[in-house]
Formats: sequence, structure tokens, C-alpha cells
Amino acid sequence: MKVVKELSACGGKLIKLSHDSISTKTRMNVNVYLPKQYYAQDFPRDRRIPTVVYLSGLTCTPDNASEKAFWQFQADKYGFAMVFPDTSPRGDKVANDPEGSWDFGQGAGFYVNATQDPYAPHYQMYDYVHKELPQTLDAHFNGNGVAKLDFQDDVAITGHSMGGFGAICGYLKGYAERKYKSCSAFAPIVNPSNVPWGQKAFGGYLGDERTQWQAYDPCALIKNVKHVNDDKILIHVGDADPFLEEHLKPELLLEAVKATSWEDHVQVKKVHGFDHSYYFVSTFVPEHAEFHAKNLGLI
Ligand SMILES: N[C@@H](CCC(=O)N[C@@H](CSC=O)C(=O)NCC(=O)O)C(=O)O
Repeated sequence: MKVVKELSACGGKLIKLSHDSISTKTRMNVNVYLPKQYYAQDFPRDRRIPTVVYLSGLTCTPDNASEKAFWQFQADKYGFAMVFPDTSPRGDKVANDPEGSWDFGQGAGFYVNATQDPYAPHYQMYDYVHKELPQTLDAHFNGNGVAKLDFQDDVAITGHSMGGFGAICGYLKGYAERKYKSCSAFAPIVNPSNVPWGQKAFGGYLGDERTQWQAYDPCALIKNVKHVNDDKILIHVGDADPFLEEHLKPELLLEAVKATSWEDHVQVKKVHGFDHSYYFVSTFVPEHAEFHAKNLGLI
């Protein structure tokens, strides 16, 4: 892993990194925010700083949320690190949308492991985000005998739109092993099998056999995952979001959990006047930060 740039931000630092990924077989960029606690002289040697992973939406790089979501203030307030991965493999050798559209291909990896050519060789974003990246960050930041950051145990996950889908999907798939301690989402695609963005992505990456799609679709996954304790999934969506009716459809997740162990444990907050932009995301980041801080035992 190579440090490309270190930028002072709030009380800590935004570290821009790049590395060769085994999963995607490409060079991947990732941003990590280390909060002020990381740099404090008196930070207890027996404690680790937990992590919140933020998965971005279509067209994004690690920079969109780093620059526009204002997570850094919240990370300092509660004492967690942030990880902002990229949204797909990139490069001349990486297959792209044949029509050059922005909702598939580079910038739109959908956080699944593609099985179909020509996407399968590089589009392995599920393994990259949920397996390889935490291990790689752990080795980079904690490999010097001082393990101050926790990328693998006390970890929360969140995301926006395509990334909201990726967060809920990863949380549910890893739920039995408590991979993530907390999950939230901003304007997520909750039922990709039944909306155009998801159908295009799943068809392209996973093929026409719809049973393969169920392995990643939150509305299918949640029916087969047994809810425990008082875990909740927190979701915000704006009622002025232009993608709400066609692509997001949060009500489908509420329908899916009816009469399951998750009933009453998925909270969808529809907020008046907000659209799909980072003006919406950044407004509700403080509420999501507090939610994750509680679930990570920081407050
Ligand atoms: N380029 C598109 C708009 C694409 C868009 O709105 N992308 C969202 C995520 S959508 C779902 O995954 C986003 O986060 N964009 C980046 C940003 O900084 O806002 C168009 O031209 O309409």
C-alpha cells in the first residue's frame, strides 16, 4: 500500500492510499480518515479505534464523500476512523458499459463479485470491500507492532444509493459472524432485482439467471437472516429524490421484513424536501454517526 497524499482535515488527517488489489487485479484507490484521537499522545495503548466504512454511489471515487459528506467532524467527535473505498476497478483493461452509460461498469461496480465475461476478471468488488481491503488496511496501519486501528472487528458500514445497497447487502451477508456491528444507509437501492439500476447491474455482472441475484439482494437476504439483540438498520431517504420511485423504493424493504425477525428493526426515515445529493447526505451524517458510535460502544 502506498500513501499518495496526507491532508490535514478537522483534527486528524485524510490519508489517500493506493494499492494493487488481488481481487480486482487493478490498482485501487482508497481514502482513510484518521481522527484526532489517533494522534493524541495519551491515547490508551490497549484500545483500538473502530472504523466506519462508507460505500459511495454510482460515478463516485473515494473523494466524493471525503470532500462533501463531512464525516470527519463526526469521526473526531466520537473517535472512529473512516474508510472510503472506490466504487469499481478502473483502467484501460477493465471492461466498461458498452453504451458508455454512468450506471454500469467503471464507477458502478455494485459491490458484487461478477461471474460474467467480460466483467468477471476485474469486477470482484464484494471480495475487495468486505475481505481484501480490511486485511490490507490492517497490515498497512497496524503492521508496525502498534495496533491502534480496528479494520476487522469493531467495524460499522454505511453508504449512499448503490453504496447503500452495498452496505446493507454486506451487513446481512456477514450478519451471522457479526462482521459489521452496525449498518445504515442514505437513499439505498434496497431491491436491486426489481429496479432498473439493479437489473442492469445484476444482469451484466451476474447473468440472466435471477436466482443468482438473490444472493446479493437485501430484500431476499433479510428473510433468511435471523435478527438478534436490538440491532437496527437506519435508513434516510429524501422525498424529493428523483430516483426514489424508480430505483430506490425503500418501502420494498419494509414489506420484505413483514412477519420476519427483522420486522420493526428496519427504520426508514423519509425526510421532506431532500434530494439525492450530498446536501442530503451531509445533513444526516451526524445522525448516522451517532447511531454507529452507539453501536460501536463509543457512547
Ligand atoms: N452523473 C449522474 C448523476 C449520478 C449521481 O447522482 N450519482 C450519485 C450516486 S447515484 C446512486 O448510486 C452520486 O453520489 N454522485 C456523486 C456526487 O458527488 O454527487 C447524472 O449526470 O445525472
